[in-house]
Amino acid sequence: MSATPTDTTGTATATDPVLASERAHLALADDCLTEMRTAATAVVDAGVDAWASERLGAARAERLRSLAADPGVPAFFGRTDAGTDAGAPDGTAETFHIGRRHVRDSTGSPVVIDWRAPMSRPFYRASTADPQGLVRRRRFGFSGGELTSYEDELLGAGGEGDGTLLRADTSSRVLLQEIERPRSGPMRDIVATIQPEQDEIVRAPLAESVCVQGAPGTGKTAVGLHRAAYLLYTHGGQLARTGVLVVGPNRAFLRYIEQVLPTLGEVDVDQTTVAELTGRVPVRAQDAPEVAVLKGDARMAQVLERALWGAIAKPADDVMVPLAGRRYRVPVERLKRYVDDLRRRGRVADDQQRLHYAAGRERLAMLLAGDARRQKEEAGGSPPDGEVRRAARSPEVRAFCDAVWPARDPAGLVAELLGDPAVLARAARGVLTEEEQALLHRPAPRSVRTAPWTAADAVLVDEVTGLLERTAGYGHVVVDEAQDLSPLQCRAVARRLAAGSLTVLGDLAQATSPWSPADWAPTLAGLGRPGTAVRPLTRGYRVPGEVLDYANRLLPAIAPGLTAATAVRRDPGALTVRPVTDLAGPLAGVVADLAAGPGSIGVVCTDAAVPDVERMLGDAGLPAAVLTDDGAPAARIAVVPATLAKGLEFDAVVVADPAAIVAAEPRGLSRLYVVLTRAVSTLVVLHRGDLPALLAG
Ligand SMILES: Nc1ncnc2c1ncn2[C@@H]1O[C@H](COP(=O)(O)OP(=O)(O)OP(=O)(O)O)[C@@H](O)[C@H]1O
Repeated sequence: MSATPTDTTGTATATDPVLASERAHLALADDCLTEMRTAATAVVDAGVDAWASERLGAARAERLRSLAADPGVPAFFGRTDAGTDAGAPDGTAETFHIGRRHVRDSTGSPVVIDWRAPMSRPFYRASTADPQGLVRRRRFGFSGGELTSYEDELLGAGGEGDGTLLRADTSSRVLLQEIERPRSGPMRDIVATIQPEQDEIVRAPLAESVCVQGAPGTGKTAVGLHRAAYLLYTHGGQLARTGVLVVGPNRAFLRYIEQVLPTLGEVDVDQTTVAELTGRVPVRAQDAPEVAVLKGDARMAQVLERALWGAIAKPADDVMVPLAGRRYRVPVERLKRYVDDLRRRGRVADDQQRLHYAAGRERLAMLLAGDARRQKEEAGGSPPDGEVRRAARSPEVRAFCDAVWPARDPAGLVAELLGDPAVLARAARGVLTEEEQALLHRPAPRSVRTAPWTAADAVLVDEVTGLLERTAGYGHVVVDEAQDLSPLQCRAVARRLAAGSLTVLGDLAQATSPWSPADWAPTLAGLGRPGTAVRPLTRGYRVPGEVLDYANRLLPAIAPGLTAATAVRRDPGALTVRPVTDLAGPLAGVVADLAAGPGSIGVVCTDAAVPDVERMLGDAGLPAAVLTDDGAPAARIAVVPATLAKGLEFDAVVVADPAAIVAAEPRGLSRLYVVLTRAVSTLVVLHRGDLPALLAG
C-alpha cells in the first residue's frame, strides 16, 4: 500500500505553463477583490440610512481591510478539480480555487471559493480511498503573496494508497514548509493545510458541543479558532446576534492568537481570559493554594446562593400601600405567599428560566402595588398604570422590600461572607466543614473597594452577580486550556453560554491547576454540557518527533490513561539535553548560537528565576526581554516564566533548570511537560544533573 500521493509535481519553474496560468488567475482574483472593495466602499458612501450604512459598511470594509492588510496572504491557496478526468480537453473537470474568502468577478461568477463553503470541503477531506468527487487536489506554495510552486495529487484514479497527506508525513511540501516555518510574530491561520481529522472538528454543526482532547501541538487552538470562523460563516445571521466568545488562559496567550480570526475576516469575535471575564473587582492579593482550591470548589456556589437567598426575611406585618391618594392594607399572609412564590421561582436550575434575585425584588414591589390596585378595582376604581408603578416605588413599599428582600451588591456580599464568621456559618452549614470555613475567613476590610481581592474572590463575585441578574449569553463559546478551569470558573463560562454550544479545548496531561480532573466529565458537567463527546487529536504538528518522544516519557506519571501523540515530522538535531554545573555561561552560549538563526527563542525557567536568567542573558549582551502577562508582544529572545508558557510556541526553546520547574509547584511535572513541548525546531534542556527520573538516562 502506497503511503504517498499518487502524483506530486516538483517545484515549478517560472516558465511552467501551469504556474503561469495559475498566476494569471491570482492576478484576476486580486483585481476582483479590489473591485469588490471599491464597491463596498461605494455602498457605504451612498447609504440612504446613514446609521445602518455606517454599521454594515464599516463591518464589510473592515473585513476587506483585514484581508488586504497582509500582502503575504494570497487570494487562494488550493484548487480542486472535480469530474471524470482532471486534464480532459473538453473541460469535463470542474475547477474551484479555494481561498480565505469568496471572490467574484463583475458578472458574479466565482473566482475564489471561501474555504468554509460546502464546495471547499473535499479540498480538506478527499483521499484516494474516498476522493469525494475530486480527480485532483492542487496546493500552492507562496512567498510574500507570490505564487512560487504547486503540487498535485491525483485522486479517484482507483489507486489503493491512502492519498491524504496526513499519513504521508513528508509528502506535501506545502504542509511541511508550513509546519517547519520558523516562528516569529503572532500565530497564523492554517486554512491552507487543515488536516482531515482537524477539519471534522472545524466543520462540526453549530448545535453540537465538542471537546477536543489533544496532545501538545496537535492544533487544538488552531482548530478552535477555525471552528469559530467556520460557524460565523455558516450561521452568520444567528451568530451575529448572539456573538462568539473565545476564552484563553492569559493575556500573553491571547496576544499570540488574537490575529488569527481577523486574518480570516472575522473581526467581531470577543477574545478574553477567564480573569477578564470575571474581573468585577480589582485583584490585589493572592490566596494560599488550599484557599484558592476551596474558593474554586462547586460547593461555594451553594454557599453563595444560600448567603443571598437566605437573607430574605419572612414578612412580619401587614403593609399599607399608598395608591392614587388612598392607602390599601396588604395582609401579612398574602405578603408571605408573594415572597414564597418568588423564592420558588428563584430556585429553578436553568439560568435562562430562573427568576434572578434583583428581578425578584422588583417583582415583589410590583406584587404589592398590584394587590392595592386589585383592592381599588374591587371598590370600583380604575387606577392608571403610572399610579400603580408609583405605588411600587413608594417609601412604604420600598421599606418593606428593604426589610424583606434587601438589595445586594455582589462584592459586598462576598466581602461580608468572608469577613463575618457568623454569616459564613449560616450559609455554609452542612456544606463546608468548620475547618474549611476557618480557611475562608479573613479580617473584614475597611471598605469593599479596598478589600484585598484575589483571583478566586473575583470568580465568587461573578457568581453572585450571576445570581442577582441574568448574564448575557453568547451563541458559541470556544474555551481553550479548559483542563485548568476550576468548577466555579466552569460555571462562569457556562453562564456566558446561554442556549449556545461549546468548543472545549485542552489536554489533561497539561493540567497544572489544583482542581484539574483526571477525565473530562466534571469539566463538561461544570460547563453545562455533560453529554459532550470527547474527540482526540493525536498528530503533533508543532514539535519534532525527537522532542515529543522525550516529553512523552513523562506521560505515565502525569496522565497514565492518555495515548501518547506522534509527531508528523522528525529531526535528529532537534533535541539537546546538556548537564551544566553553572547555568550562566552555557545558557548565554546556547542562546547566542540560536540567535544567529531565524525565529523566536523562548528561554523558559521558573517564575522565581526569571530576574536571574534575564540578568545572565543581559550580561552576555543578548537583547532578551521578559514575557509579561499584560499582552505586550514577546521579544525575539523572550525570558518566559514557566507558568506563562502554556499555549505558546517558539522556534527554539531553552529550558533552564527543569528540576526547579518541577519543584516549583504541586503539578510541576505537568508544567515541565508543557514547557518541553513549546519548540517548533529546537529544544535545548540545560540541567544540573538532577533531571526527573523519567527523563534521566
Ligand atoms: N494542519 C496544520 N497545518 C499547519 N500547521 C498546523 C496545523 N495544525 C497545527 N498547526 C500548527 O501547529 C502549531 C500548534 O498548534 P496549536 O497551538 O493549535 O496546538 P495545540 O494543540 O493548541 O497545542 P498546545 O496544547 O501545546 O498549546 C501551530 O503553530 C499551528 O499553526
